[in-house]
Amino acid sequence: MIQPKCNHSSQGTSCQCGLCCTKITNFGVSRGGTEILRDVNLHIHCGDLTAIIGPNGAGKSTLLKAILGEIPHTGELQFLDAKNKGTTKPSMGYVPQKLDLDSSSPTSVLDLFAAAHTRVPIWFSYPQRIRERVRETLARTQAEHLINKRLGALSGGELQRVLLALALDPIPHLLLLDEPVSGIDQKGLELFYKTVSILRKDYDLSIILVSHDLNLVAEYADRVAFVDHKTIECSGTPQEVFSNDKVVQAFGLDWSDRYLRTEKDRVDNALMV
Ligand SMILES: Nc1ncnc2c1ncn2[C@@H]1O[C@H](COP(=O)(O)OP(=O)(O)OP(=O)(O)O)[C@@H](O)[C@H]1O
Repeated sequence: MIQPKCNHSSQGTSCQCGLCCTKITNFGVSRGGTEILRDVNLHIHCGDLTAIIGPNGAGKSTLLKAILGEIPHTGELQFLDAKNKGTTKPSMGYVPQKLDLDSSSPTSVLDLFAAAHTRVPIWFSYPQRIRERVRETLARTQAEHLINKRLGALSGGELQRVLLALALDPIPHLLLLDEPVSGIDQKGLELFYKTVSILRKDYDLSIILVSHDLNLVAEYADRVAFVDHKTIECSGTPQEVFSNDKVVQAFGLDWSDRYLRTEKDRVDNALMV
């Protein structure tokens, strides 16, 4: 059985923060002389799925890229390690929103993993132990049957599952996911959220997911951060965030009302049992 990294509970405020978490402090990003993000502060607890929501162009993907170190930022990023009782830079896995692939390329899923983890040239045949390791890694995201498929022949959903498996090898402190906005249908998106949700429990992972699907966020996220006006306007449990006036204004009263009524029914039903 996989042992959790710390005693953290993912139930909102009961989390014992400081045991094992990632801290983003005073992040700021400017590109081409324009300020895109400022004063971003966020605590990502291990075992929690934190969804980043916000209007188009608010800076959600920029925040992920800054955390990754792909673009420069001000401020600090720290991982508080329960085991070593110290702070380090977190190790990170990343799944981008999209990948521009040459659909006619002969590169297979196995080639992709082998290129990431070995120095074996792709025109050599891979040792059995490499195949086994790749198959095991792909099994984490129910993608082992795709091992010999060409990357260009994968559907949007299949590619996401392959990239998710790649981001989990080795298991990182922090997993960053940019939800695809095209090339994946609703069923594929739901499967992606379900898989991510199971992984966070099994590996006690800290996950940041940039999302455009509020219904799936409401169903699967432990915490939500709302990005607008260049910063995090509010964060908390889905219930706290979806009842916040700024969020209601951004996404419309109808949606928020419907969510809060469904949530109230769910809690009432649970209390009656
Ligand atoms: N390389 C760049 N140079 C200058 N401005 C940029 C650059 N990349 C992004 N931006 C600007 O930064 C802002 C935030 O973009 P970003 O892609 O992070 O938003 P987003 O919230 O992820 O949007 P969406 O929901 O549409 O994916 C936008 O106004 C965008 O035009």
